[in-house]
Amino acid sequence: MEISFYKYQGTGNDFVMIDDRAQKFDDSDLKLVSQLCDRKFGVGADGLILIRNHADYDFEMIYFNADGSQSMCGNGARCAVAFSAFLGILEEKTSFLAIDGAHEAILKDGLVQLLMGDVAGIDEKGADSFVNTGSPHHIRFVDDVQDYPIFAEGKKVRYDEMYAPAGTNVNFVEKVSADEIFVRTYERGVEDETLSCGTGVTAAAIAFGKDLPAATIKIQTLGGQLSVKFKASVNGAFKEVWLIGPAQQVFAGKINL
Ligand SMILES: N[C@@H](CCC[C@H](N)C(=O)O)C(=O)O
Repeated sequence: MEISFYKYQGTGNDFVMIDDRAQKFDDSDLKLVSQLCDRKFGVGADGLILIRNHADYDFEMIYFNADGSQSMCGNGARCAVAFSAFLGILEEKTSFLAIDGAHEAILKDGLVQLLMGDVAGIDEKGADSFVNTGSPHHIRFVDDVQDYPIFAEGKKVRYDEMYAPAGTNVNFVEKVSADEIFVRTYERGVEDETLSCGTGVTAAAIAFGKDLPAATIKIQTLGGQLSVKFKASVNGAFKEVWLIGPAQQVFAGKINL
């Protein structure tokens, strides 16, 4: 069997993209997902995304982490929007379905603006905090994020019993200025630091700007620049949360199985 695929990246978070509108990909074959994401034995990626038809939306995004587990992926969703535009499914605006519900997106000036789900609130975890942005995110503010032991500390929190059994993603955040942060993320399902995490930077921006009347936060990641906009919280909850950044096609190929 031969499968055509495309490789996309959004600020260095990279994905195998498959146009599965004909629904030929066996989405229960998690071994195949992790083999395709393997950087030595497969294409290599942080995750794999299937684009499928949906009766009520422009498309449905089925997202898998590199290990075959599933959750919401912000950077993956931005790449899925760019890929769906490339496939001719949409032009400038879209609404699509993901594992956490419906999303809207706008393609403008080479950037994908993605409307995230509403965020219920921020939970205090000692000196740290926890925010669910469609995927679970532990947030820790640190002084020198460039030199912080992301892998070791991230793994410790990811497997901490307070998050068992599902685990969490872990974000380390440094304040750069009044409206800018630097974020590095240990991702569950990849089990390593990725160059950027969309749901992670969204969670970090909310934790950083939670007391502002309305915020646009600039975010530096190892893979590039993102921004997050949101309205002031009402009763601790955040609505109209937008994740904005680039999404690019890197190459196309065929997989022989
Ligand atoms: N890279 C993603 C997050 C993917 C899901 C995460 N690893 C999890 O399992 O919760 C993003 O850009 O949001």
